[in-house]
Amino acid sequence: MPTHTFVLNKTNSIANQFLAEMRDVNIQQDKYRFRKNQERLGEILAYEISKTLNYEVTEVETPLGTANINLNTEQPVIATILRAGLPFHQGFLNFFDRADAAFVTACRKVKKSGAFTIQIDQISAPNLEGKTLIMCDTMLATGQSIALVCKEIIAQYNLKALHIAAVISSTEGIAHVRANLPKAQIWTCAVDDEMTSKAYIVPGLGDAGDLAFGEKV
Ligand SMILES: O=P(O)(O)OC[C@H]1O[C@H](OP(=O)(O)OP(=O)(O)O)[C@H](O)[C@@H]1O
Ligand SMILES: O=c1cc[nH]c(=O)[nH]1
Repeated sequence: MPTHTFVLNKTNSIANQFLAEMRDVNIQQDKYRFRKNQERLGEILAYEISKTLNYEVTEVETPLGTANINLNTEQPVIATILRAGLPFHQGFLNFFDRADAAFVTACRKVKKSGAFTIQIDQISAPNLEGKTLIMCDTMLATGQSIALVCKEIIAQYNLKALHIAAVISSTEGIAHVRANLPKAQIWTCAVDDEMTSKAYIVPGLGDAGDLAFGEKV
């Protein structure tokens, strides 16, 4: 199946307001609002991804009769890479309320030349065999972190499906994920075309981890 990319802001909705506030250099200084907006966008993408899962008609007894409702038969596992993606991840957990969660510790190791590699320190996950995995992270910049982490997971487990979710993606990051994870479906709120020489997305929103949790030393 070719990689599918869903871009939320191709359709106008209230989500544009949440994203605008995250990008706005003044409003984003309010850490609580910055995290809350990430969480709300996580909820909205969770809703969109939920449309791709399996459903079965189920009888629900009301006080007055029986309603036949199509209910989701599977709970995906929701993963994130520490630390920027934590509030976005919480948004997914708010909607997939019985889902298990996975956490990855990874960071960029920058060389003197400015080039960097990704170092994965830890993957804390439940058994992912046969599971649908939603890997969410705020920024899909070069795409190297998410691609490396997902490749490591795919080497260990036979996933049923893989969804990559990001608040803001770069065009380059999407291309990198498509090339390295051809079966993954990508879900993002916006796509920006440029990146700085340090691989920060432009216009992007700046440093997502620092804005949510304070400047990292
Ligand atoms: O697509 P890539 O080029 O791999 O970059 C994306 C990574 O950068 C951000 O983390 P950041 O480095 O800001 O770390 P932090 O979450 O610890 O602040 C983001 O949360 C991703 O994990
Ligand atoms: O634009 C970017 C890229 C990586 N990490 C961030 O926090 N922002």
